[in-house]
Amino acid sequence: MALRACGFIVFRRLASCVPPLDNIEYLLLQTSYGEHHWTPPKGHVDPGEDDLTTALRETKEEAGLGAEHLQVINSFVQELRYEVRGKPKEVLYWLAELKEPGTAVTLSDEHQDYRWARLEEACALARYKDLQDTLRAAQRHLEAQQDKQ
Ligand SMILES: Nc1nc2c(ncn2[C@@H]2O[C@H](COP(=O)(O)OP(=O)(O)OP(=O)(O)OP(=O)(O)OC[C@H]3O[C@@H](n4cnc5c(=O)[nH]c(N)nc54)[C@H](O)[C@@H]3O)[C@@H](O)[C@H]2O)c(=O)[nH]1
Repeated sequence: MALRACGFIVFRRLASCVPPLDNIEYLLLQTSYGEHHWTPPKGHVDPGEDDLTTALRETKEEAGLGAEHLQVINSFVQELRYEVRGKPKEVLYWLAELKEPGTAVTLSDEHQDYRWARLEEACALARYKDLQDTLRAAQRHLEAQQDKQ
């Protein structure tokens, strides 16, 4: 059975930037172990835990951001599948907006740094094509939502 992890692509909108879609920044965390890779907050599903609960728990543990800080975008979820040390892994990412853009991020011992990054910088940090595609899909989703308004 595949290892399963869940998390949130957390984004914030900065009020002062134009054009409007250039004001979106994504939160990426850098691990303090291994290759020091960058991903959105996420982690392994505990036995008996449902996926969304895992995503919320890990985002709280790894970034200090709880459900009270986040507006979950219900219409977006992406599944990534890749191998870790020869074993299949599935990662589900939901999308959530940080309600107050100035809210502080608090890291756990698992991470050594974080960045709020616009799409292209976020894709450069997230070296994996599947994660880059997911970030681009999130941006497209937000653009489509904005076009409807
Ligand atoms: N000392 C040490 N300890 C580790 C290590 N490893 C884990 N720990 C411990 O585990 C705990 C974490 O527990 P959780 O927070 O619950 O789990 P996750 O959040 O799921 O975190 P992981 O790091 O396990 O899993 P990934 O992020 O998935 O990285 C695994 C590998 O997959 C590649 N990779 C990453 N992202 C993508 C992607 O989007 N696309 C593609 N294609 N590939 C990707 C990349 O090559 C990477 O090396 C830590 O506290 C440590 O105790 C390690 O190497 N050394």
